[in-house]
Amino acid sequence: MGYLHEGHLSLVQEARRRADVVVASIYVNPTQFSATEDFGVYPNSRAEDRRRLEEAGVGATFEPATLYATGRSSGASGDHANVVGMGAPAAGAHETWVEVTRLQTGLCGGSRPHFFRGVATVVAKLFNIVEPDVAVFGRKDYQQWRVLTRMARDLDFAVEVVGLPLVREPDGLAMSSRNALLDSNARKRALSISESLRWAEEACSRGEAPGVQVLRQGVADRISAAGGRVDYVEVVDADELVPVEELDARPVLVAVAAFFGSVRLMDNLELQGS
Ligand SMILES: Nc1ncnc2c1ncn2[C@@H]1O[C@H](COP(=O)(O)OP(=O)(O)OP(=O)(O)O)[C@@H](O)[C@H]1O
Ligand SMILES: CC(C)(CO)[C@@H](O)C(=O)[O-]
Ligand code: BAL
Repeated sequence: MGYLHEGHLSLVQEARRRADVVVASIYVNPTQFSATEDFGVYPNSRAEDRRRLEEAGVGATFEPATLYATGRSSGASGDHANVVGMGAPAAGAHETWVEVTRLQTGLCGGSRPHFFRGVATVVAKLFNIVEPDVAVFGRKDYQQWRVLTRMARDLDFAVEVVGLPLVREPDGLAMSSRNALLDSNARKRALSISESLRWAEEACSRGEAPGVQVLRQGVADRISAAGGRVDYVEVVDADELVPVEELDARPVLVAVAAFFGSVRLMDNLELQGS
């Protein structure tokens, strides 16, 4: 979605290792935002993004003005209200959606019920247009990676979906384009997210075997104490994303989303199991 950082460039590097030609899309997809979310203020640095992608060896960028037909009765092309498509579509407007029905519920799908339908639909369109052999995503957006992997399998897309590790700032904050929307005070307070996950990791690695509830509450309390508004803290099976009751040999994900001011940030911790 642009406003590139080192997390994005790690995807480019891996794509270059795996393919002769790398295509990067830059597109802020309106259908994954609700009318009250930050579509209108999503950070943008298009010229700088192109420069960094070229320097990183990307062969082409794909930067569509819009990917959705808006229909006869709609306003300007690409108008958000006309394409988000939660209500009845206007005649001639886009009306086809991809849903990954179980994996898209819970975690981000709980608080953003429109989100994965928009993501799965736009990525299906990108796959059809670009026809990649390999598509590289980040595990910062862990559920998104799982949803898109399942979509590619279920709809027989001839593409290998790869998920790469989360890249952090030197102080631990998960890299995200939305970090640019934080003021310096919120930026400091937002560090509580990664610090709380480090606490959880250390508690597990010391063999304290904290219960799942203790882990969730400990993470949530640390974020709240720093002034964050917790959207969710969940401990889920790393493959199917269903909540686990206890920590055992199964790999699990501790997944977090929290608001600092109006900025929603995500982070997660992958635990390999005992
Ligand atoms: N810190 C990160 N580490 C690894 N991959 C990342 C990171 N941040 C983003 N990505 C990946 O980059 C791809 C494009 O993501 P996107 O453009 O939404 O960036 P973003 O920084 O996650 O933005 P946002 O602030 O909206 O979450 C996705 O596959 C995403 O998972
Ligand atoms: C997968 C994606 C490109 C769909 O718009 C977006 O959600 C993102 O950048 O993570
Ligand atoms: N990578 C997250 C995209 C979004 O929040 O819309």
